[in-house]
Amino acid sequence: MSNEEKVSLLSSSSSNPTYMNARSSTGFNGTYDVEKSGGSSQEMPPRIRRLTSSTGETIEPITLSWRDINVYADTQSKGICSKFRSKEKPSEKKQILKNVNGLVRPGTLIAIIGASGAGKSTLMNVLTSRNIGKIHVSGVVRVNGIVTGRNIKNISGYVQQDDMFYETLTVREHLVFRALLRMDRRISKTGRMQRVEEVIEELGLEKCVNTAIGYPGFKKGISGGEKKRLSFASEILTNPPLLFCDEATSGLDSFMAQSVVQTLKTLVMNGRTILCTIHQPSSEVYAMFDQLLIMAEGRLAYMGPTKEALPFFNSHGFLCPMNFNPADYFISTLAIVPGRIQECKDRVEVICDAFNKSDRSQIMKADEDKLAFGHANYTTGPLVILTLNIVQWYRYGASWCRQLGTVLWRTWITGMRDPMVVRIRTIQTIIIGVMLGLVYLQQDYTQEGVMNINGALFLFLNFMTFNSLFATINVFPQELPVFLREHGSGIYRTDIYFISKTLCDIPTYVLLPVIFTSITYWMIGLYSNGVNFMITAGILVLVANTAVSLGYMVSTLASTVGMAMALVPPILLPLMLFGGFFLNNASVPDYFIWLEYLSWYKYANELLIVNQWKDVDSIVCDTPGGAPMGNASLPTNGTSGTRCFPNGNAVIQYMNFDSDNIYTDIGLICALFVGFRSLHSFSCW
Ligand SMILES: Nc1ncnc2c1ncn2[C@@H]1O[C@H](COP(=O)(O)OP(=O)(O)OP(=O)(O)O)[C@@H](O)[C@H]1O
Repeated sequence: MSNEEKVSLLSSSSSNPTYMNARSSTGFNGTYDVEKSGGSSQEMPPRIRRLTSSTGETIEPITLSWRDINVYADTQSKGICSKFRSKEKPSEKKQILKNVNGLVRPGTLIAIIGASGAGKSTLMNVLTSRNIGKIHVSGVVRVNGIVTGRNIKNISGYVQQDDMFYETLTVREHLVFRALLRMDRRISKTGRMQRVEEVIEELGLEKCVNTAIGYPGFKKGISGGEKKRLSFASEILTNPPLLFCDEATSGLDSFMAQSVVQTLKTLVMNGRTILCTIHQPSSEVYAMFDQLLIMAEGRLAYMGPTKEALPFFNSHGFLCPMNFNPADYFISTLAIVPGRIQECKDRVEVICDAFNKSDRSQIMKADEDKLAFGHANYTTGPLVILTLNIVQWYRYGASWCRQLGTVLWRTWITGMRDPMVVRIRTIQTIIIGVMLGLVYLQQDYTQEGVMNINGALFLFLNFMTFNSLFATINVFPQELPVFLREHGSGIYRTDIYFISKTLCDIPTYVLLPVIFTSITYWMIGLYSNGVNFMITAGILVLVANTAVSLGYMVSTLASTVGMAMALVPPILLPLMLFGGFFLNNASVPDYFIWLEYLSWYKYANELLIVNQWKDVDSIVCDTPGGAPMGNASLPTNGTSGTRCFPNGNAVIQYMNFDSDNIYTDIGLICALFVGFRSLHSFSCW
């Protein structure tokens, strides 16, 4: 971003009425009532009783509290041997969070700071109920006094540290996609589009609204700050009253960081509750936070108004030097320095114990008890959502059909925006087709021709398989993180993603086999009949799509492209071997028969051979002095006495194929196509 852009952004953030007046903010341009909270000596922002969004939804502001959060992690990695090992030596548990309490009122922007390894991300994960699969958590998280579990996802947004987008989409397209899938089902399409425009304005994204998001180093797109604001925009489309941000300013320069926090400040003014982990905030950014939560060694070192943090540290003998950034001071005071570990740990103990005993901590706990007492009978479940009067009843914001339509739209346009890949693959198919056509140019129906044609048909299968499989093998490791995040956020179902991918792949994997067959079929001089040509093209389409399915399955099983590549040869080789070309079907050992059934090579080879030879009435026997391929089972040619294929049926029989199997073969290839796709979908579930 240029300096002028930065300046204009800053000035827009101060001159834009959105930034200045919460009432005029587009997200909540209805009404809200404000009353001063009372009954507690905790310094609190104005408590907002009720918010009405422009879409007419009533949203109750959120007070988030958590009590006695303890988190443990196994220090031993779990492996195959862990069961045996654990009998001798029970797995040790490392305590990551120790009795952490907290309470955040609506309309508060709170920064979570601390040295590296202090437990900030772990606390965030516990509060958001995300990524907690491998840790043991005890304690309760409450929303407006009600114990909540995974339901917190339905009422909160989570802006994660690393932004993940489809880089070819524009800012507006990305937001439209999210609006169509995430917003409440009862909101009309017009309402959703209106909300998109509101959010664009609210987050100052007007300037880049039609710019592709891009990917650093590959495709130039919007700036880092704009990307971060786009992440916020994606999350606030649904007007969540609670927003979590992990490392909101990481990777941004101080100007951009300030601009992003200013944006958060605006959102808070609208009554939201925002928790934000932050690394090394500048003094200006630090001062913008209403409250501060300082973590140290998994404990709470301070939680309260930002401006009272320094006096608290001062009162316990920790004086921040003049002109020192307070955040830097807190972090360095609470950091564990190698070589002075015990001394640092003792200091952390002193500060954390002092805060635990402080009036502020006691009042916070009392406030939390008061809130919890009012809802003592409520536990986690849909009730939480009902009580909060937040209208998200469904696991997914959109119906199955809307999910399919929207994901299909995005998959299609992202594919179309990358025409280079399609172009290269088409040119590659034409070149290989012409090369094969020239190598096998105009084969005659002779004994040599039989061998050449059968070889060419098997090469067709190989080319279709390799071309399709390697084109898809890298797709999933690349898309997996975005898919997991979007699916995890309840944007769309797993099957929707795969159906969309399958449907969008169809044109490519129909067109390429048809182009390939159109070139090679006539150049080689295969059985000269339009119907047989179309059958060959159809078989290759089936093979290409089955290989794509296997490619997707392998790419799902592998976590990296390299691993996927390494898995392909051992999977493909047996399938190829039992295809009936390298090894006669009658020679397959009994213990490998099952592999033969998994080989689309076998079915497709049988189909291609039968299609090619079944109507060939005579093959010239021109091999002097012996049987072609040395096979004594072939009939003898009357005139020369040599053993030859007299007609196409002899070729079919010689290869142990059967023309009665064609429907079974087609059915089995289709079954493999569906089977691989299903396994692929299940492995992602
Ligand atoms: N699943 C886990 N298994 C073992 N240890 C873990 C696990 N998760 C976190 N930890 C440990 O807990 C401590 C706190 O980790 P956490 O990621 O919460 O720190 P953080 O404050 O976010 O650090 P940073 O600022 O560097 O991201 C670290 O020592 C980390 O190694």
